[in-house]
Amino acid sequence: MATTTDFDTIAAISTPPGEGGIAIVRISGDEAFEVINKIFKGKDLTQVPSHTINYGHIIDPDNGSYVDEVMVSVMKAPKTYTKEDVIEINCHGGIIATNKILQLVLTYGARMAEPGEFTKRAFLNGRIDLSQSEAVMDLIEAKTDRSMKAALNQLDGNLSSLIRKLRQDILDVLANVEVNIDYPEYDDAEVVTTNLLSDKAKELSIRIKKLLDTSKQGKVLRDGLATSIVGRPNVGKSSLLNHLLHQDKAIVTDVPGTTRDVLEEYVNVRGVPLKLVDTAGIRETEDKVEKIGVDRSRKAIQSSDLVLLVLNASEHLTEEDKELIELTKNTKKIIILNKTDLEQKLTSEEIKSIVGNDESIITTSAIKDNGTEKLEEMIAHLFFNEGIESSQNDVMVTNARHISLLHQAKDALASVLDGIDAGMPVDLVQMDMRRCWDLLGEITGDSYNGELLDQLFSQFCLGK
Ligand SMILES: Nc1nc2c(c(=O)[nH]1)N(C=O)[C@@H](CNc1ccc(C(=O)N[C@@H](CCC(=O)O)C(=O)O)cc1)CN2
Ligand SMILES: Nc1nc2c(ncn2[C@@H]2O[C@H](COP(=O)(O)OP(=O)(O)OP(=O)(O)O)[C@@H](O)[C@H]2O)c(=O)[nH]1
Ligand SMILES: [Mg+2]
Repeated sequence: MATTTDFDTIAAISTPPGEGGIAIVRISGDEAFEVINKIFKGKDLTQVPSHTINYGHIIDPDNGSYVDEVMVSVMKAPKTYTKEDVIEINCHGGIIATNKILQLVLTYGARMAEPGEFTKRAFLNGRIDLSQSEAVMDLIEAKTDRSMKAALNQLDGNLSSLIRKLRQDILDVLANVEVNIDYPEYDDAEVVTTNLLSDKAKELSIRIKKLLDTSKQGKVLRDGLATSIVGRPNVGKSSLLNHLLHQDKAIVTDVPGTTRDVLEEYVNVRGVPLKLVDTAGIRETEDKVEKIGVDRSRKAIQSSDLVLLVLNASEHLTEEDKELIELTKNTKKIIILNKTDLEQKLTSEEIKSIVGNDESIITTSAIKDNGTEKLEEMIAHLFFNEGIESSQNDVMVTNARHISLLHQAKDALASVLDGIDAGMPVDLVQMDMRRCWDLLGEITGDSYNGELLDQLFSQFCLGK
């Protein structure tokens, strides 16, 4: 692994682009002090104590002119975000001044940071592991309080320590097996060894399964629950979306076919982050634009975790409604009988007789704002009745990469057991155990490759 001294000095604007009260230009690396000394007029920053903020001016050394009045935070290695020398220039949050300062920093010795590169250094320099780095990003992108808690928990290293413990246990058993092979105490060393491996494989498998059990809810917390609102034209889909958003985002008219495109919004429903998709009403149509929308709706259903199927209670069930019920047969859904303020021609009982008693059905009036509370409750209940409250402080697996690695690790353990059953030689069985160890190591980044790092960190914000 590269040491800190091999890294050049990087810089970026760490605050969002645009005008703001204050903006921060961040510098990290061996030459951070050299760079700032060339462009800062005030105290000698190499002489001030670490973790202080210092008043002064940024000047353009070319002509000595003032660029901005600033506060400069000084953080000396190794107790910093990157474990390198870190300088943060807090300047006035205008676009021109901020960019001018970044330009000066780049001219006088730093290079532009790549997205996520500060956090990548925190990882490469050993302050945090890979799953903690990923948690930094999750924290920034968190959509509800609960998502944030899950990310913070991961940033604290709680997932990491569970994974480390698993890996240590694997190493222990492998070491034990090694000893038994090299210095068999008994004649039946082979049996003792396979028993050891098989007991451990079973036990580890249970622990990994427990982690995976949290992943369904965990993934929803991190990525949002893909939810699409479907129904034939004019039943009130967009009205419902607006209610859930508590704002008028989608266009609502009495013209069937108003929504032409798919509209996507995040909404926090009692702690469940929904990625809500309003679709064009599904019906066969000759209109070209609308036809594309209809195809998209079909696709939306296929890629949804949850479908809100809206029906018009003031009309009898149509062929199109029946087709939609059929189309969403195997999807988790809530059937919404809307327009209950009008004279009712369609009842919950009638729907039940078609879809069965197990489906969730509610009645609403989007126009009178009746029933949205009930709907929110139902959505929260559907996904969090399995005890998320109690697991909140526990470890939760939220990340698709981690989930996939845990599945592979569990498969490796299954191979250990299969191998033993099939009477395979211990050294072959051992390899599967070792593979499990490697796979778990990819979660924490104890084993990683450059490609994975590039791919992960490139998704980060600039300046993070
Ligand atoms: N101005 C500013 N605000 C910020 C950050 C930052 O880098 N700069 N952070 C960046 O994302 C977050 C805070 N996270 C941080 C995490 C670790 C360390 C750090 O220096 N850790 C050292 C020393 C800790 C100590 O003094 O005890 C360490 O762990 O060794 C700093 C910030 C949010 N706010
Ligand atoms: N009476 C009554 N009218 C409603 C209700 N919900 C929606 N509407 C009206 O029905 C019409 C259609 O509503 P939209 O929300 O645009 O329906 P949509 O399903 O999005 O329609 P498309 O985008 O065309 O598929 C509008 O005039 C709404 O005001 C309701 O509960 N009761
Ligand atoms: Mg609409």
